[in-house]
Amino acid sequence: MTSDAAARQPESGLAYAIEARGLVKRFGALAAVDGVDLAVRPGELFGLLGPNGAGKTTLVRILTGIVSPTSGDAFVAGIDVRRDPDGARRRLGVVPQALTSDLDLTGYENLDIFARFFEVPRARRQPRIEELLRRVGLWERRKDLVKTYSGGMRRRLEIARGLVHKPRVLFLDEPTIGLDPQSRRVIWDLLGDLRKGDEITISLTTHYLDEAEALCDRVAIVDHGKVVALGTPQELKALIPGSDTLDLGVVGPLPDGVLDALRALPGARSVDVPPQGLRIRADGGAALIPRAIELLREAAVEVTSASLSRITLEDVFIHFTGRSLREEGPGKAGPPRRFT
Ligand SMILES: Nc1ncnc2c1ncn2[C@@H]1O[C@H](COP(=O)(O)OP(=O)(O)OP(=O)(O)O)[C@@H](O)[C@H]1O
Repeated sequence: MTSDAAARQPESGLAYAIEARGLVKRFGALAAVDGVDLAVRPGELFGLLGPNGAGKTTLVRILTGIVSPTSGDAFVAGIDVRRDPDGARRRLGVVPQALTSDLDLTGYENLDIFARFFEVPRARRQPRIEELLRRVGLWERRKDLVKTYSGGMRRRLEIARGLVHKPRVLFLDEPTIGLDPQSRRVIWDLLGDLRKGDEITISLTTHYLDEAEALCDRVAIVDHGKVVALGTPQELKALIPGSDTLDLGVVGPLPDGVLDALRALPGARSVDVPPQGLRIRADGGAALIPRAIELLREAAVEVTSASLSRITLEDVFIHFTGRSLREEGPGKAGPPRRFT
């Protein structure tokens, strides 16, 4: 067996839970996915970020076997999605953006239907459903019709549904869209817990950069069908020069030469004098604070305040795509897309 084949060996000793190799999907002249390579390790929570129309949904549809790529290969849990779509589907769970649970059935019945569909053996069905409903905090509401659930409860039910057959990889599409902050937090905690309990890999498509930052081990920023940046949130931020901003409140006029001396400090990229105080853009701003204060003290300049703001993932996103995610908003034109 070649090392490549071993890397994709299903289940045992899996090197990657999700792997994309040179994936391309064309719709006529448009390359919605334009040469994507990804390798997601087992147990990772991997974020897919990108503006509307960037190609995220198409990429996830290829990875989950819903559409075939024009070229390239996709593997989930070591299974070639194109060659063995049924095998891949048994190992992956999908939580679509559109809420698709049956409103006229109870929460329990919704999970039971899926458990039967995925041929969970009869003896394991009830304990599995109970375990999941308890995990998502819906066991007490299991006998209630889903139409009486709140949006957050429905979303939690659908996460449980995506897990009913114990998938190795869970694909979540905008799981907190439209939820209030408290319900979002509940989903975040749930995703955090999932990772502790099961050896599950999670792919999360989101428009919320704070969500990506809080949850994801690594993030791929997708634009025009390509991965334009990939790394941990920290790594991505470190790619932007002058990523920290140090604002210093100072009293009195600045003596000659002080600005040049500040600019010469290690890590300093620029020094400006806004209407009040000083603004230093720097790499490694925390280390710069004591040095800058010391330099100013020696120049007899009194420092009254110091605050450090770090670059956010939003800044990184704008750097790589030239757009703000919020400008575009989380909403989509047209009806929500369904995976199922
Ligand atoms: N079935 C299709 N036929 C033709 N074009 C398509 C089809 N599906 C997607 N596209 C186009 O491919 C591009 C990528 O779309 P996709 O839905 O993958 O982007 P996205 O990043 O998921 O966007 P959003 O955040 O809005 O969901 C878009 O220009 C879209 O119009």
